Amino acid sequence: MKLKFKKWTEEEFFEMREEVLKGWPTGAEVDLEEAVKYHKALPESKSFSKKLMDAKKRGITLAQPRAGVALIEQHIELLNFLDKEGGADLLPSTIDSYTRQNKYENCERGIEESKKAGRSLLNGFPGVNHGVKGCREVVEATNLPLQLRHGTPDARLLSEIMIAAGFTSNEGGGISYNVPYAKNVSIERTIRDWQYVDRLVGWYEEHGVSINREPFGPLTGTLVPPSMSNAVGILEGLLAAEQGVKSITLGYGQCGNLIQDIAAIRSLEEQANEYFEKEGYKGIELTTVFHQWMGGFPEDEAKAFGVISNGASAAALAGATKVIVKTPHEAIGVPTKEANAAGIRATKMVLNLLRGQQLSTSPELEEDIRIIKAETKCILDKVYELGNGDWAVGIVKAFEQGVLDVPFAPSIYNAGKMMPARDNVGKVRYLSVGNVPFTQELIDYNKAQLEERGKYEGRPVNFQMTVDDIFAVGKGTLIGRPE
Ligand SMILES: CCC[C@H]1O[C@@H](n2cnc3c(N)ncnc32)[C@H](O)[C@@H]1O
Repeated sequence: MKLKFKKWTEEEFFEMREEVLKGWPTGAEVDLEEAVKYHKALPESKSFSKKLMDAKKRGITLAQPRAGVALIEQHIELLNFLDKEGGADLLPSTIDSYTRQNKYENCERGIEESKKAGRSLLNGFPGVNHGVKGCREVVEATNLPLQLRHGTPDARLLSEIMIAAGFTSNEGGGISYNVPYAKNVSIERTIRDWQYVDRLVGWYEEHGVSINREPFGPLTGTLVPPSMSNAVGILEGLLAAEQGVKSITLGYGQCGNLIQDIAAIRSLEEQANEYFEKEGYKGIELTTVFHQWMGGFPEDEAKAFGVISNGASAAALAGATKVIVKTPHEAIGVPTKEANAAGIRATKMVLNLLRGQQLSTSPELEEDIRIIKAETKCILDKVYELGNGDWAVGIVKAFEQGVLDVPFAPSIYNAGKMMPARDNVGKVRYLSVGNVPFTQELIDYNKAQLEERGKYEGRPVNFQMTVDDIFAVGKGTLIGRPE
């Protein structure tokens, strides 16, 4: 099928679907008509889209953890613990790494070994292997809306199974679950596979079931300049809207300077709406998600709670609809349920203290919004031009040429020419733009901010700043000052 930015016909979708459902025996459990009936029988309190829109209307920020273990019973216990002991507003099911690589045989072995060991030997929930029946046990034994969160370049079968089971939100996208997660999967392939996922959601929407889609905002979570992650988020929002998705949550990974982070969230929502309107999409319910710090964490748990709380306050002051919560075990690995719940409680405490407060505008905030929007526009205009008006084709060419370029991404399809670094107040700037098509004014603006830091630190503006910034938070500061 030739890549094009066009809604798939039902014939195109159902033709590919036959192959997709053969990927594992549990694919045979998916029956779309039955699934629609099942969703319609779920209480409204299980609808992700509804809870997000209510929060947006009330001006509150919801808290959602990440969480996933191998066996159904333990996964249910974990999720209910995060609900009852953590105060989570929304629940995840973080999917294991084997499933993300479509290695379902390995999952099968992992499930058996976890049963023998009496603990999870997978780093997440193997939704494909548990199938519609197993995932429904999770849906029916928990009380909050459920979302599958993963990092899967080919999530077609996983999405079919877990959405049919009653999950009402799905994270990911053809760029955001490829470039940061895979080494040699083509962009064209994952855009097409995620058009399938979005078309599946469009099919549910057309049959009266609202399923939320959340492109993965943070990307590599390593000094990604706000305009680069916003450009990717808006592109994945457009790809989803074209396939009939209505409930879209665009995300952003905290960078650390409060004003720039708030500007990023505000710009993301405003500019996404501009593009949705320009493309003629009606009835898009747009919300935003702020990811607490995605980089290296301090091992010391008290310091980790400082990072978590700082992220919670940035999310609240930005007016994000949702914040993704980190845990005090971030520096060591998959958290215990107690640590995970503690991260949520700390976050909820901050959200409650800041309820009703949002940072008012200021000349600095307006300037950051202007810069982020102008940079994002340069990138998106070029993507559109490269595709001759076809966003999907334009994305593929934009990566080939380094117009879209995500720092520190493993993908061989990512140019890796653009390099970021923090300026003297910790805002993430473009140290070198590579082939990102900025105006001279924007290039000079970034350079000037970085030169401020160079002068202050008495050192040249170069890649050493980037390296120092990567390790800074783990060592206890935001900016990697010279020793
Ligand atoms: C973008 C995903 C990275 C984040 O996703 C967390 N993460 C991964 N797997 C699990 C899991 N099974 N339970 C709780 N958190 C998990 C990591 O710690 C990291 O913060």
